[in-house]
This record gives sequence, C-alpha cells and structure tokens, in this order.
Amino acid sequence: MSTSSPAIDPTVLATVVVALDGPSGSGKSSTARGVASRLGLRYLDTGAQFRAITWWMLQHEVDVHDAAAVAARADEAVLASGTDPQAPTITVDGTDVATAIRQADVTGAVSPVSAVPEVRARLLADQRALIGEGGIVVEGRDIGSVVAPDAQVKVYLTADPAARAVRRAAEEGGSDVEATRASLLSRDTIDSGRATAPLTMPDGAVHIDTTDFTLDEVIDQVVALVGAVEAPA
Ligand SMILES: Nc1ncnc2c1ncn2[C@@H]1O[C@H](COP(=O)(O)OP(=O)(O)OP(=O)(O)O)[C@@H](O)[C@H]1O
Ligand SMILES: Nc1ccn([C@H]2C[C@H](O)[C@@H](COP(=O)(O)O)O2)c(=O)n1
Repeated sequence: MSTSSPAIDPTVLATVVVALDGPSGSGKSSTARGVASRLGLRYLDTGAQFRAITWWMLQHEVDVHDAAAVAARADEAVLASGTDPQAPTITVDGTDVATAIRQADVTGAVSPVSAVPEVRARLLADQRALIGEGGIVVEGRDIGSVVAPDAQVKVYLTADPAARAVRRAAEEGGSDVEATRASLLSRDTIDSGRATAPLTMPDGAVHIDTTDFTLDEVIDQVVALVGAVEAPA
C-alpha cells in the first residue's frame, strides 16, 4: 500500500478538479475517496445526489417511470453533500440518507430518475456550486463531459463486468454474483442510452481499466496524473 505521494504544487491542489467517470461498479467512489484523502482534496459523489433525489421521489410516492411527474417535483428536495473524503455525508431535507440510498429500491429506480432533464439541470447547478474554485475530486457519469469539461484531470474508469460483479457482490456481503452483474449492466444500458448527459468517455480523458489493478495501484495512477498538472500562471 502506498503511504506517500510526490510533492504537488499547493496552487495545483487548491485549484485542481479531478473528474472521474465510468460505469457502475468500476471503482469510481473508492478511487475518488482514496485520491482525495491522499492529496487533501474534497470529494463529491454525484451518484449519491441522484440517489438522494430518487429516495425523495420514492418517499413522496412519485412514479419514477413517469418523467413528467418526476420533472414537476425535481426542485423540491433540499440536498446537502458533505465533501470530506474520509466521512462523506448526504442529507435530504435534513435527514441522513447515506444508508437508505444504497438500498435495492433506490438502486432499482435511480437510472430512470437520472434520465429526467429537470433532475439533471438542478443537480448540475448544485454540483458546480460545490466544485467552486476546485481542490476537489468529483465522480459520476458526466463529470468530464458536462459538469466540469475544463477539469485539469479527467479519468474514465472501467473494469470487466465479471470483475465488477464479483467486487460489488463481495461488498454487499455475498450477494448473488449473476444477479449483481445483471443489475450493473441494466443501469449501464440506461445511463449510456439516455438523451441528456449520457455516460461516455469524455474528450481528453485517460482510460484506466482497473480489472487487473488493485485499488491502491489505481489511486497511484490518478495521483500521478494530478502530479503532472502544471501550476496555474
Ligand atoms: N481496483 C480495484 N480492485 C479491486 N476492487 C476494487 C477496485 N476498485 C474498487 N474496488 C471495489 O469494487 C467495489 C465497487 O467500487 P466502487 O463502489 O468504488 O465503484 P463505483 O464505480 O463507485 O460504483 P457505483 O457506480 O455503483 O457507485 C467496491 O467494493 C470497491 O472496494
Ligand atoms: N454524474 C452522474 C452520477 C450518477 N448518475 C446516475 C446514474 C447511476 O446509475 C446512478 C447512481 O450512481 P452511482 O451511485 O451508482 O454512482 O446515478 C448520473 O446519471 N450522473
């Protein structure tokens, strides 16, 4: 395990935006938190924001497959995202939803809710406000393409579906690997096929296939990319 990182210019660290995109279960959250912790940067999990809106829709009995119904209420939930990579938080209307948003009901509903343009538009504004002047690692599906197209570091993470399913099933304490694989691929299909801000490899992104790398090796590679960023003039 790496314990040190090359010295990086403090002005780079204060301003850098690291955009991490990729399909479900490719390692975005773990890598983003590891990089941010290593470099003292903030961390934003945009997937958690989409999950939080979805949780709110389910709580309010909005039909998540009715895009007009979701759109009509897209602005109502009040979200707050804590950006400490060692203890990220997410609340909706003041309620801690960190655990609830990882449950199967939210996972099964989040992709259709995320495809609604009004949902994306309100979260885009929230995300850009949180990014501010930078000093942050942001992960999701459209970070390098839409949310922060000028990010100094863009990474597109992938891993074989089989590896992703095994990792996620282990994380969930031994879920059925084949069912987990099907769930991941189903979300990939919707997330890649939607009209607004689909999952795509952004222009200028470095592609890292994590299948044969440990998490620490992937973090090392992203930290090295930050180390190569030129200080602002
Ligand atoms: N390089 C790696 N080697 C082995 N396991 C990994 C690696 N990267 C991530 N993992 C593990 O894979 C699982 C999924 O990782 P993670 O949650 O970071 O993916 P994700 O892309 O953020 O997923 P999602 O899109 O569903 O939020 C976790 O259990 C994590 O510890
Ligand atoms: N920038 C983003 C982040 C997430 N989503 C959607 C699509 C995902 O299936 C869902 C949950 O994300 P996860 O927690 O699995 O990373 O949220 C998106 O559309 N755009």
